[in-house]
Amino acid sequence: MNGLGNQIIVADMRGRADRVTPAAAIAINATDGTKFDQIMAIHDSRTPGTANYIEIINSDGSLAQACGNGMRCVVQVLTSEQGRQAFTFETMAGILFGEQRDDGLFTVDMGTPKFAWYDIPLAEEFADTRKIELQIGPIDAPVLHSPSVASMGNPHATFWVNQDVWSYALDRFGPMLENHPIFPERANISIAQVVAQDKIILRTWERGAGLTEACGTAACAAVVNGARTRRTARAATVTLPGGDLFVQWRDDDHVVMTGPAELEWTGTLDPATGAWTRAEAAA
Ligand SMILES: N[C@H](CCC[C@H](N)C(=O)O)C(=O)O
Repeated sequence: MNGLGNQIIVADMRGRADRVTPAAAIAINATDGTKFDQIMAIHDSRTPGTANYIEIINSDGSLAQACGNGMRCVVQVLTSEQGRQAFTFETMAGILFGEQRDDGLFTVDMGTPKFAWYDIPLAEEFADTRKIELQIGPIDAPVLHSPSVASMGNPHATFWVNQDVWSYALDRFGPMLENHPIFPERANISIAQVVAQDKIILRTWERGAGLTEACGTAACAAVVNGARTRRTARAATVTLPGGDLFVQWRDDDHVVMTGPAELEWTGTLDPATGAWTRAEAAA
């Protein structure tokens, strides 16, 4: 599947006691035709009132607490299986809600953002995470600097720029910043250009996955960071390389994201080894 081009594998692990292993994730990503960004593993519910526990695995085998585009793909799978309804999920980031809309798009409540340095987390105390001392490039003319940082359950740094987001070598700066010691759990790195109070252009280097066509939680982080630094309103269209997401930071502090989810093909997967087969397309 994909969520605005963010390559997602939804693995149905319901009724099973095993998990998709990091080795399986790495093996699947190593073969052409199944390169992906995240695996969304649907497990049996662990908490009353939730439909399923969702485990999120990046293509490098690391676990992620949240994945916005992936959650929309999970909702697409379950609504096509069970009919339209609102689903309640549990992830490492907490309880999330998702549903399909009349227009066929999917809305996911991604929960509330966290801004304290120890919640991002950062390796040292910062009183104001709207703008932290972090830069890259020549000391007297940094290419990227002073990001806003926030957690959407997973860590995000939003670097604000005035030029075209495509004019930055994010493939080079991304890994340096993802692995910077200021981020003890690494971080997702985004370049954001605010073009209007309700419009942000965004590119993201994802923790554990690299450059992706879209990053839902980064879009959420960009809007909350834009609003808390008075660059944007609390609701905005975020234009990513793969397309547009609509994000709203509600007055109840929940961040709600709306966008598409697309099924590409189905198959079977060995969760231990990553061996897979593709189901024959329906005749
Ligand atoms: N790479 C992210 C998880 C996936 C985020 C992204 N695919 C999204 O749609 O939110 C992390 O390790 O925090």
